[in-house]
Amino acid sequence: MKVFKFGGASVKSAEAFRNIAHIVKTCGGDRELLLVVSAMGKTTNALEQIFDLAYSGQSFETAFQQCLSYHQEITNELFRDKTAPVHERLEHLFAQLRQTLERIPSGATYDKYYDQVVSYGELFSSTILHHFLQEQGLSNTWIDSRKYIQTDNTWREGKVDWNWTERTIKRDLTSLLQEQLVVTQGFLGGTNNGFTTTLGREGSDFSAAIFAYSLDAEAMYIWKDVEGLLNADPKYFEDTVRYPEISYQETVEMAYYGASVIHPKTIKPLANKLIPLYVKSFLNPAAAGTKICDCRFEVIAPAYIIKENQCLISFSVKDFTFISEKNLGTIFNALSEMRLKINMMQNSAISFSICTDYFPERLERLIQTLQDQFEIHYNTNLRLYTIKNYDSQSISKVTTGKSILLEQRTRTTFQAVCR
Ligand SMILES: Nc1ncnc2c1ncn2[C@@H]1O[C@H](COP(=O)(O)OP(=O)(O)O)[C@@H](O)[C@H]1O
Ligand SMILES: N[C@@H](CC(=O)OP(=O)(O)O)C(=O)O
Repeated sequence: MKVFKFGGASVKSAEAFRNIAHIVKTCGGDRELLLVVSAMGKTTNALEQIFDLAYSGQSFETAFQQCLSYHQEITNELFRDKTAPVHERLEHLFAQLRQTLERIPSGATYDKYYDQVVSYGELFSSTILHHFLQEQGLSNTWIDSRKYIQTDNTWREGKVDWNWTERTIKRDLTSLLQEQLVVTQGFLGGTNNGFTTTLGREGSDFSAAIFAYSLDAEAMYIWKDVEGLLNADPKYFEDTVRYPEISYQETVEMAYYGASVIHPKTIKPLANKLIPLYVKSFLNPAAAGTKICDCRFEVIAPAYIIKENQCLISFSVKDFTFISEKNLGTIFNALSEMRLKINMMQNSAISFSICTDYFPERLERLIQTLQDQFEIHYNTNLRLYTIKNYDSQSISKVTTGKSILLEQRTRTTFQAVCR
């Protein structure tokens, strides 16, 4: 069997849904297929805004109506029959969402209720896809991924219980897949007491990998608006090169450094079972794309990765003693508690610098926790550039004309935090 994952761009319009049906028909092979789908277009961002308004006690009506209209317009275009069951189903889901928003208790844990709300994006899209494929003669079962991917209650980044998840998916889906297509949601998991969790923004690739791993898939495909895995994001660079084939290791590093085309957690489960991952273009499904597998390459074009919205924080000891392992331990513990991930770090005699994604509220709490022990300074609005397999030409390509705040290089990787 195979797993196909369709992201937000693959379901952003009625036309895009029709294209999925075309891809399933033409590339689905013997159709032992599990389809994992993300929320439509930018719905997750819209739901984040709606949730913020509701959580802070403000009216969410206008944003809610916009989100509803967007889904209804596409559904109306796909299903001319006003009595088609999809319309009622969608209405019901939006009514449930409204109820969830209206019943956020005061003092509720932000992240927990975020998950209960933002998860609706994938419920909407997968419901529409299920009904649409059905109408196209592609018989399929809709399943609720929250009942298959079990996580702990680390809200917004649920940690997967792999044994339970693999066992349950294998037990319930293996024979079902022999009968028909299965449609499910990316990004979502569930706790053992019935709460929804999410797996981290852009986590649908990871969901697909969890299903592929659990079902010992022969391959997983992620359908994107690019021709494959490129050596740079074409939104930032011209003259990009497609990698026809690339190793799990190179890919996991690119994803780790921020190549947003693949969620960083996607590769490990696939590599563990040597399941090849194909990055393919939904605009040109017949084209080769990129195969990510257990292969080795001697020379590979430099890969450029940009991470936006970075924050550079420096911690200095206050009494001119050196930064010790104990100091570092204190800083690392606080970072882990605030769920701030280090994208780059550098140590000097009396100060320690880190580059992280900028989360104002988490940074504020970090400063409050550590300000008695350290002098803390930070800069925001920065970009982290990473070049894998760099040479002098590639370095000048990204750094010329920029002010570099922190720079580091290993034998294979160059990184610079720039303004
Ligand atoms: N190295 C890269 N190769 C290809 N695309 C990349 C790369 N780095 C970043 N991207 C960006 O990733 C986008 C596709 O990923 P994404 O937006 O997450 O898709 P989806 O949400 O539809 O799954 C592309 O449009 C491209 O701008
Ligand atoms: N919809 C979620 C999960 C996801 O993976 O989306 P996409 O496949 O469109 O990146 C998000 O936007 O974070």
